[in-house]
Amino acid sequence: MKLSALQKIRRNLHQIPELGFQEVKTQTLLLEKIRALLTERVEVKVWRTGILVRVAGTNPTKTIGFRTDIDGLPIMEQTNYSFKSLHEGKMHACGHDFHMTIALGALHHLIEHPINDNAVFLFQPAEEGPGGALPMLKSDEFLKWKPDVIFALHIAPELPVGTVSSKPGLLFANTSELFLDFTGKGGHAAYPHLTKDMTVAASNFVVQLQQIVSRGLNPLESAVITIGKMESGFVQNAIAETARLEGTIRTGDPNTIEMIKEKLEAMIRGFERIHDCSISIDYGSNYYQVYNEQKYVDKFRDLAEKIGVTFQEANAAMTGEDFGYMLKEIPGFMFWLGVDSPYGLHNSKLQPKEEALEIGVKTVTKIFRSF
Ligand SMILES: CC(=O)N[C@@H](CCC[C@H](N)C(=O)O)C(=O)O
Repeated sequence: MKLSALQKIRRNLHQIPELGFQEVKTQTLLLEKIRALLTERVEVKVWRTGILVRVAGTNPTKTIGFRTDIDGLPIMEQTNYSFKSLHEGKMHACGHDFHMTIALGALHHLIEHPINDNAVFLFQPAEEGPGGALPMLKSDEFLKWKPDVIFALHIAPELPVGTVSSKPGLLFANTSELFLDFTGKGGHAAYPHLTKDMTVAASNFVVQLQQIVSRGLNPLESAVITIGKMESGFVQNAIAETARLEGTIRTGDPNTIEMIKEKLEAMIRGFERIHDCSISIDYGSNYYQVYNEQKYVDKFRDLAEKIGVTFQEANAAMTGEDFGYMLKEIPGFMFWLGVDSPYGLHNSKLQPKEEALEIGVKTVTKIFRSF
């Protein structure tokens, strides 16, 4: 597929970002593109808002899977694109429009130039939340076509176009979402002694939370707790009766996340007593680490060199990816694809360079051919 065709698909997808398990228009558009490619070698299955496509190999000994995520984020786009998001308050700010386009480009290539092995393309919903990989992995549709080896990519804004990056072992962190609701006795702003101020309780909580990592963990273990959203009260002259904190916990080891949760719950019990309030906790969705198998990263490094793409050894990152669940069951790996954007992932101005689409398609098709 030419760059202009890939650009067109990417821009169409970019305009219709949808949140996890609501990817209805995205699914329709993808199905339209996939059905235009159908031959007797190709079978398509729909799973919730996702899609699975299988291309039968010419002389298969195994099935190779490629997974792409398809959901957008609840972020208000602030680019100057002429093809900006048409869905107010939603944006493909994590590059899933790129991931899907590359998958379609590679699918097109493999249909036109079949390989020996079977290829399965997984268009997976809800990577940003609540997590589509785990239920997809358990679905009958997936189990019928279960790959023997699997891989995925993610765009990397900080890497130049023409560069890919990966590493054996830990690539992405273990994650848990975090939602805390504080409830106490509100009242008039002038009578603090008659109330239990949830703005003050939640503010103290945010500050003290940071000490779980800095003082509760071995400094050689890696972990981060981020509160990305805080809400409390209704009006300037009333003491807030409720407050809500929304955040995420990330760790380099699956056991560390459990340890953090225990400390967090102990802290909650203390805060409930000190601030005479109740605090409820919800861990939302949890993702297992992305752990790459050495053998596949080694193969990938050699392959990158052969196809004229620069390979850079990656550092593990505290980003999360539910693809980790697939790698827990099926051998394989994940890699970063350089897209050179001055704004990073989850930024409302993310602007990946579209030349990277062709490099993505070339890299993915070569992986299918050589794994
Ligand atoms: C690659 C990337 O940015 N992934 C997301 C995954 C979200 C996980 C979950 N919603 C959470 O916040 O814990 C990320 O934020 O790393």
